[in-house]
Amino acid sequence: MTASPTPFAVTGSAVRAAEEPLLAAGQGAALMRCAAWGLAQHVLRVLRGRGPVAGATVAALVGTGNNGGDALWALALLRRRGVAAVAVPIARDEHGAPRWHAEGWAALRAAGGTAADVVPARADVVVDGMLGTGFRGEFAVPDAARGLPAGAAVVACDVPSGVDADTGEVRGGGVRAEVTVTFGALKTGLLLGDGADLAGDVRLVDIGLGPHLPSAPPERLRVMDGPTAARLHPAPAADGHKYTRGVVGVVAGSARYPGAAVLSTSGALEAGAGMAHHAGPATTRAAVVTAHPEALVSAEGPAPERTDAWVVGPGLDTEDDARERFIRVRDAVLANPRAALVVDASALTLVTAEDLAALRDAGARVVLTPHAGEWARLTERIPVPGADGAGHAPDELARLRAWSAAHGAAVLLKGPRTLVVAPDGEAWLMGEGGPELGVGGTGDVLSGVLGAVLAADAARRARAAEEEGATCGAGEVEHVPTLASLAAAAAWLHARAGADQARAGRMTAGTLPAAVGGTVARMWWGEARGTRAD
Ligand SMILES: NC(=O)C1=CN([C@@H]2O[C@H](COP(=O)(O)OP(=O)(O)OC[C@H]3O[C@@H](n4cnc5c(N)ncnc54)[C@H](OP(=O)(O)O)[C@@H]3O)[C@@H](O)[C@H]2O)[C@@H](O)CC1
Ligand SMILES: Nc1ncnc2c1ncn2[C@@H]1O[C@H](COP(=O)(O)OP(=O)(O)O)[C@@H](O)[C@H]1O
Repeated sequence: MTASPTPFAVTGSAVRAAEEPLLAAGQGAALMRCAAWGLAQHVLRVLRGRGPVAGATVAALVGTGNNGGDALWALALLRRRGVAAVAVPIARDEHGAPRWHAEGWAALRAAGGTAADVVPARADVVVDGMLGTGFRGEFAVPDAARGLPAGAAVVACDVPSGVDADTGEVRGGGVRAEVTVTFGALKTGLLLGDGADLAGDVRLVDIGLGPHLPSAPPERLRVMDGPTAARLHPAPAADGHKYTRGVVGVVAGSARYPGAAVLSTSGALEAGAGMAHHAGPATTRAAVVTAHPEALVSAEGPAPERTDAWVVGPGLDTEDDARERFIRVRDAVLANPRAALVVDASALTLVTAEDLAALRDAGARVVLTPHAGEWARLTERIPVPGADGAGHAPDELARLRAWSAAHGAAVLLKGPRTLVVAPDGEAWLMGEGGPELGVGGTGDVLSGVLGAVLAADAARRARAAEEEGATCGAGEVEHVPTLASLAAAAAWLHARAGADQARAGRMTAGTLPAAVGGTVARMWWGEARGTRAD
């Protein structure tokens, strides 16, 4: 089986660095033609979706650099397909002549294109070729780019103007595109923050930069998808049993929040854990066994040496004995650092920098799973190194990486675009799922799913260590299952399950674990055996 490569994004700066050897070898013009050809193909696709291509009008807002050059060359190609091609310069010299890519304009003029001061009202498509990876500072949207024809589709060349291709920040104004055609590699700035909101559908055009792109963090942001998640959470081996599939300890819930214990334990069981053992007070133990007769329950939880992953935090009542419960889990992991640890919800207010340091020193694999509010509170207590006190540098990925590196724990920042970072800078984006997940309790389910995915990995590692020569105990794991990748895979399964159950007309966190079961079963055994969420 050939594995499809995991998608990834790199910073705009990394793409510029990748271009350098090719530019030095005199291939700049060829790269630009390649980019322009790809841009023209995508504009043609948009035009075909609207009607006949011949006779349509495409206008481009053209900046002074190579981004504008791409747009001019693309207009020239479109002109040859019978399109009326109009270039609108956004900068002029002191004599009033447009400041733009001279060869690109010569090619467009030779093809019969024209220049204009404003975008014609009849334009079907407006290409944003003002600024690409060369954008720095703030962008003051020029008059020519304001009040674009309402019916025109905006197609951004490489990056919507005003978006920082490294971080997704928009300082000043930014262009909102329906489609962004980006060259050489996905840019991180198109997947994060405001950049992701402005970019619309992102289409990648290969211009042959592959061998020159960075292969490691910090420039690379990997994007979790189904095939990658399936490789990271493979079907159990034929001879697998409950211990090889992983034991999850779930320390969650309280008399005040009993449901959280059920949701988290359910998430672990439905994601395929060999066993889930809930530790909590009598109320939550009763609730968990009622929902799941197969779950083990006790006041203390499973024996540390038999546990592959711990989940601590959902629904702990912080006024109760929550810190003691947290400490018991911390100490169990310190006693057996082979077990992974998920720190969620209330535990995010209980964990200290000293706890994290002890866990890091023991070599434990720890993932914290805050949503945006919990992340803000966590970083008030345990600050991001180098943060300026205001604490809110807009480059969230950089802050996450700095925090994770300083404290030796991975962070999974939940939200519409979930980000996972590890202490070595490895970073994943998980963009699956949508607002159907934005209901109370879905995060509790995720904590259990994550526990199960990490437990399965820990159990495979333990088995591989026992069976000399084996690389893993189950399935074919082609990707190195790093902590961050496993966490992103768990988030993907959870989000896909949310989408699956929404399609089936179910909306609550209570039904989400069953949908997780259906999603995982389909992934492992195909449609025939995985029909539960349908
Ligand atoms: N390299 C290659 O061969 C290939 C590159 N490719 C393409 O080139 C693009 C990168 O091109 P680039 O380096 O020319 O930068 P680009 O984005 O056009 O902007 C530079 C201009 O913008 C200006 N400017 C900057 N900030 C500004 C601001 N805040 N507000 C206003 N203006 C501002 C700045 O003006 P200055 O301030 O320097 O006078 C400068 O003139 C890349 O995204 C891709 O599309 C592909 O064709 C593949 C081959
Ligand atoms: N608009 C959204 N799009 C995609 N995912 C979302 C959205 N809103 C919330 N989520 C997801 O829903 C879950 C909510 O988790 P959390 O806030 O911890 O819930 P709770 O504490 O109620 O269990 C997270 O996995 C988050 O990524």
